[in-house]
Amino acid sequence: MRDFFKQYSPFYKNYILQIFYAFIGILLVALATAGTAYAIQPLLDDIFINKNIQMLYIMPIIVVALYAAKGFGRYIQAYFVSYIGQDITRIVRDRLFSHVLKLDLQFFQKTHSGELVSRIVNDINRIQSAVSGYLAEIIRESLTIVVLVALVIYRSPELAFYGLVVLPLAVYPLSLLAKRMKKLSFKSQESNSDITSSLTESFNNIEIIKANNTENIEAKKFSVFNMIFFKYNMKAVKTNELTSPVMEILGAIAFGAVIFVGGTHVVNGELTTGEFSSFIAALFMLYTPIKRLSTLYNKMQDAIAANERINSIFSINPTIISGNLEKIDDIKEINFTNVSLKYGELEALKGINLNAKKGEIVALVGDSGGGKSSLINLLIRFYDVTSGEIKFDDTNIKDLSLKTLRENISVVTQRVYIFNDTVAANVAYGEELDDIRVVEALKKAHAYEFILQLKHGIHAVLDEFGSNLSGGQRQRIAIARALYKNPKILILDEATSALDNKSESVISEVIEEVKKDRITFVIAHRLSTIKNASKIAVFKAGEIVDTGTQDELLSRCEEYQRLYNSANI
Ligand SMILES: Nc1ncnc2c1ncn2[C@@H]1O[C@H](COP(=O)(O)OP(=O)(O)OP(=O)(O)O)[C@@H](O)[C@H]1O
Repeated sequence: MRDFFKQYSPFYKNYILQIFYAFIGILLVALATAGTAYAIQPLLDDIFINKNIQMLYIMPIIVVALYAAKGFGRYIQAYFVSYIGQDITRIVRDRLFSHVLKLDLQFFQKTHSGELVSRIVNDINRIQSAVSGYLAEIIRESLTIVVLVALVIYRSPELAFYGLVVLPLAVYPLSLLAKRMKKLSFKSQESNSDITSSLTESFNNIEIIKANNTENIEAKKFSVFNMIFFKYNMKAVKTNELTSPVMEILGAIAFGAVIFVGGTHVVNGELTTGEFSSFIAALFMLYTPIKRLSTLYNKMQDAIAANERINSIFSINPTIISGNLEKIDDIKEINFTNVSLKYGELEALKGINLNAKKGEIVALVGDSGGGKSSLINLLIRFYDVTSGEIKFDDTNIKDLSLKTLRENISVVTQRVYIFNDTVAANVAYGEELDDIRVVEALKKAHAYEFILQLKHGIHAVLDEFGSNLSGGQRQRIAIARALYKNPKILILDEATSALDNKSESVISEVIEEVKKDRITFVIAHRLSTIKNASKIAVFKAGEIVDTGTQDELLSRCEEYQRLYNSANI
């Protein structure tokens, strides 16, 4: 718990004013609570026993004032404490999301998106109460305890001993319960992640689920996760709710002892009824904050478990480190020299040597799993070479900042990402929006004609999956987006695979038209897409077995002949 507050303590200095107001609220509540217990003595002794008429008028006013102070204190405390908690969680959530976005692509391939959503949404919510609400309650209850203990001792030190002796006895069972709570909280949070993961997976694959009639299977899979979550939560409830009876039974034992000893003193005339009642009231009031403190301690375990899960993500650092070069004026050629790449144990690329010049279209072909996309992954630095180097002219790509590197590369993949925004915003994604440049890019991508047919032209809003467009149209928007950046390197990774022959030939035309100012890489299974390539690299099991023009390869490369023949069957 100490580590938890140590981690969040730097935040508190931004909330000095809010803390001050909250503290005033806490103080009011603690003092008014003790004041209520104190008031019982004059109430009984002065009014009921000594029949003091003046006190009969004063006491009701005092009682109302005490409760008003308590109510007001609670209100300002609740408001300012919530403010602090909400604001800290907002900041931590922003930080966590920014941190996660900067992590390697590999991290996202290994971690389920649902799990990340769960950490960023649910786990951070769990720390919200802990950083402020629980802390304030801990302070308020502790303060109330201190004031009430002082009152109890002041009333009768001897009775105070009997009343308070059980407190240390409660520590052991309560700490056992807290330990169990932390374990259960961790499990419950993990199973909450499983639920979110299962949901995101189902919604992302809804078409496949429906097409295969697997709604019931998916619902059953989900209900298993849901049941586990339910069970952990119920176990947590069982543990948490044990705290109250434990405290109550111990409290009752102390209370019994106090009645016996205190009652004897009252009977012997050593203690007035008022004093004894005030003592009992303070003792009773004391058990509420003590019980609350122990429940709070349990609740804190949930927050601590969530925080450990959050910290485990904060502690992951990207391995793809940005270089320092912020500018690259021109790229005349790219050289891959002896490049190898391993994904764990799997050697995806071995001893790759390849040269690509400005104005060239370099095609990468080969069987599935040959390593074509891996080569592109290296160029964009989604992964780093295991050995060898990739250079733009004389510059190793690792020396460029990631921002500069990626600003100069556009990738068009088979899967087109359309955002629920206007055509213009989709084309200018990530760049400053300029309508004239948007139109230019759309024209270059042979997409302007059909965009003009839309009701609001480039300001027409596309839906998230671009489902109001055909596959070929979506792909041309993706190419327009790629060209909007005016990249020095253009990559088309299976960009035409899902298209019909007509759309494919339009896109081949586009590539031909825009090639002169850049280096273009095209990965295609359909060899018709790359017939005009300046150079074709033939991949097989992570190696380039030959490089040449279509005619050269057809005359000398067996692997290419095989690919060519199988493509033309
Ligand atoms: N992120 C990854 N983690 C682990 N292994 C990977 C990863 N990406 C690819 N691989 C493996 O590396 C090998 C090369 O894959 P790659 O995607 O580069 O082939 P490809 O030639 O582009 O195939 P395709 O034509 O099917 O897209 C394959 O065996 C693949 O399973």
